[in-house]
Amino acid sequence: MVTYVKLGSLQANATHSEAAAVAPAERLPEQEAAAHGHPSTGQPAVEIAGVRKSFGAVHALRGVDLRVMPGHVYGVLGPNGAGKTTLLRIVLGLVRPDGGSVTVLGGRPGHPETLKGIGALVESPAFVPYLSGRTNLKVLARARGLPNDEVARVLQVVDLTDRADERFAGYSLGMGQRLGVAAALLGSPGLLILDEPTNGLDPEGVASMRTFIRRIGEQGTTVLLSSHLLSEVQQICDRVIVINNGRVIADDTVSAVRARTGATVLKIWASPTDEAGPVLTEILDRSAPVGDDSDESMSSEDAATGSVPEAGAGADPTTPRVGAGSACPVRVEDQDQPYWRLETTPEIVPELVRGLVRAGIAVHEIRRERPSLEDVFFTLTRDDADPAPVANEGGRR
Ligand SMILES: Nc1ncnc2c1ncn2[C@@H]1O[C@H](COP(=O)(O)OP(=O)(O)OP(=O)(O)O)[C@@H](O)[C@H]1O
Repeated sequence: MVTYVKLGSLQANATHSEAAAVAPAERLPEQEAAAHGHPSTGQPAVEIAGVRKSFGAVHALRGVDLRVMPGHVYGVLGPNGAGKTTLLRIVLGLVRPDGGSVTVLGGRPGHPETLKGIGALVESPAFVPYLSGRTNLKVLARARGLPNDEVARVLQVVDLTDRADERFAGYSLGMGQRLGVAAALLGSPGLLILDEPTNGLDPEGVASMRTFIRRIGEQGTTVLLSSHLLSEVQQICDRVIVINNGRVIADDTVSAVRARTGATVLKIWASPTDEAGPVLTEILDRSAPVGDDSDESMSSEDAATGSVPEAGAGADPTTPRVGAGSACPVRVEDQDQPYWRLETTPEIVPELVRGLVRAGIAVHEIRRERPSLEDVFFTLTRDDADPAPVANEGGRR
């Protein structure tokens, strides 16, 4: 897993520098603007161009281009080993890229001035166990010349005021994570980096984290949040960056990414339920993979009859395929009645209904839904082939 880096240690680095004593409140207007990613000018909070990073034979990042725009909450997604943490560590200045350029809040990553504008929580926070949450934060705030009011403010943001005077040793995992985010928020950073902030939290902890990360985003802070919980990202973030095999394969609004495959999720209630599955599979296998909603390969006659063009008939090879044949129906045990769930394109619905009816299966209900971020994530990462046969695992720190 990722190496733990805490805001306190990052800013402790900053306090050893010549400019360290400059607290955010004392920043010049231009420094203040830089710390917030120039929201007025629309300048990116983070700008990355052609960044590469290898660890021995492992290509962690293979040429990443990215513009993180201020005031958005970004979800950074990717399978294990995709390069998410390496990217975040490069932004924090903890890892030096082999090539390419990185600008963070208008400055160099890792530079003390740049770090003043960043709050970060990477893995579990470390605090002094026998001190209260409040005192832990006061120690950090004092080291940075911040007033005590600032401690009260961040405790409120993370809903920890009521428990702030208890010893950190008695905190639950969720409270500890919240205190970690509170520490990262000291000094109102323009950029907040959270690596797996909901890791290990129970549903209540996750929900609470979701509420205040949204709140932080609404207050104008740019947030970069990596998570394996795609449903959480869908609810918290307004933009998403998908990394796979060390490259960015999607960087867009959550809704645009969800629409990206042009796929539809179908839920089909039919009886006998068990017999419907093989029939659906057979129709999907027979059918050609089709493109998105704008697929022009369907003639008006096809559309009228609901038939799907033969394989390769006018299909655009660049269109991400959620192939009819590539999405197997999955039986879902619903409370009332089990149903079949599959991911395909809308054009195939009439063909599926006809096939089921022909096989003597009664179709009770079909629901069409937009694919979730999770559905799209699996499609994107599945369809994105590894560009080079280089081992992308092992040799971890
Ligand atoms: N310090 C290191 N030494 C050797 N290999 C490393 C090091 N850091 C990362 N890697 C490798 O680089 C690749 C990308 O790792 P990274 O931690 O960035 O992925 P990730 O997307 O954050 O994965 P996860 O979700 O599992 O944390 C992996 O193959 C990993 O083993």
